[in-house]
Amino acid sequence: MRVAIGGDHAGFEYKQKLVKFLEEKGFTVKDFGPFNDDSVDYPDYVHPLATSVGNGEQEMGVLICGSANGVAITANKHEKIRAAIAWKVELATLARQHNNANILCLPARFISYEDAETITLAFLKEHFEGGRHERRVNKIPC
Ligand SMILES: O=C(CO)[C@H](O)[C@H](O)[C@H](O)COP(=O)(O)O
Repeated sequence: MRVAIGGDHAGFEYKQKLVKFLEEKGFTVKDFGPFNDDSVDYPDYVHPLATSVGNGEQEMGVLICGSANGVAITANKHEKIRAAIAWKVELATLARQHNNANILCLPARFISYEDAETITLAFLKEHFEGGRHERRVNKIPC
C-alpha cells in the first residue's frame, strides 16, 4: 500500500519514527515533510499530501501535528478526502469501517509514540464496511 505521511513541527519526531516503522511493515511511504522540527505552517504540508491522496497517487495518508485539529480541518477542504482524528485504536478503525476515511490525523502532543504506531497500523489495515455506511458517505459532498 502507498502511504503519504506529513504534518508539522509538533509531529516531526513521531513522523520520522513512523516512516521507518511503516517501511519495516512493508508499506511504501512518501514523506511530505517537514524535514526538521523548525516551526512551520501545517497547511503548507497538508495541501500537497491531501492532493496526492485525493488524486490516487497515494492510497492513504497520515498527518501528525500537535492536536490534529489543524491538519484535519485543512485536509478535509480537499475533494475526495475524508480525514479523521483518532487518539484511540477504536476511533481509527471506526473511521475506516464506517466513514471510509483515507487520511488519519494524529495528535502527537496528546498520545504516546507507541500509541501512534498502534493506531496507525490499525487504521491502515482496516477496511470500509460499505452497506448503510456507503449510503451515508455518499451524501457527503466530495
Ligand atoms: O492543530 C495543529 C495543526 O494541525 C497543531 O496543534 C499545531 O501543531 C499547533 O497549533 C502548533 O502550535 P505551536 O505553538 O506553533 O507549536
